[in-house]
Amino acid sequence: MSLEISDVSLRASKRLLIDKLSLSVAPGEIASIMGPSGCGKSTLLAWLCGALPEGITGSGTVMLAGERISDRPMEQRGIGLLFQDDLLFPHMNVENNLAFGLPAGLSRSERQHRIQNALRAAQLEGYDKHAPSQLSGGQRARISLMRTLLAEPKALLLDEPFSKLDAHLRGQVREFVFTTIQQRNIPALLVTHDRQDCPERIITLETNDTVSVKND
Ligand SMILES: Nc1ncnc2c1ncn2[C@@H]1O[C@H](COP(=O)(O)OP(=O)(O)OP(=O)(O)O)[C@@H](O)[C@H]1O
Repeated sequence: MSLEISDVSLRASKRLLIDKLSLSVAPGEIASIMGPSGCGKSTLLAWLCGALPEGITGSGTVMLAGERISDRPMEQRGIGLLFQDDLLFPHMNVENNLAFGLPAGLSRSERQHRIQNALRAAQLEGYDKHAPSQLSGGQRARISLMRTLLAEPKALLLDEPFSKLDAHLRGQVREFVFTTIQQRNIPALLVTHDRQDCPERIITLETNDTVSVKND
């Protein structure tokens, strides 16, 4: 179930942000994307999900688990997202926040079963009825990841998911997220400014239209 990106070019008006980038991410691999502010990291993730903002154009092909997904609408791509803000609904308890990630059409007992499994995986059994405001930043980050994974994405895109956590939590959450991705065996692309976040391969985007792929 690998993620294969071929010949991606992205333009903002007349400016070329990314020029024919190709890369492949293996199942369970976390490839990091680094580069200066404004070079197009978040735009690349937006393009991969099929959610380019107005004013940006893109071309290229994305294959996920052997299927071409670049022509599909966003909700049919099978891609999960995690951001620096946890985006949990503050007025919903943890259980309902998790339920929001579930696919449609499951029986009540199957929904409960999956939610309990997610709580166990997040090491937060018994927190079903808590409000997000009653959780620590690290606990919220773990619930956010689980909510994303409950939709059973075939790939995960992470846009600076640890940047708002303090140093102590950051290491713990990072380890939790990386271990979970490896256990699920799905490919992941991680945008970050922090080299310490990068577990494996680093893809460096540069502003002068060049892209280099390094193995650190
Ligand atoms: N809707 C838009 N229309 C035109 N230009 C845009 C639009 N959205 C972003 N841009 C430009 O595209 C470029 C890339 O933005 P992007 O957010 O992808 O950069 P980034 O590498 O993620 O930066 P940072 O590290 O600061 O988050 C920037 O120069 C930005 O001004």
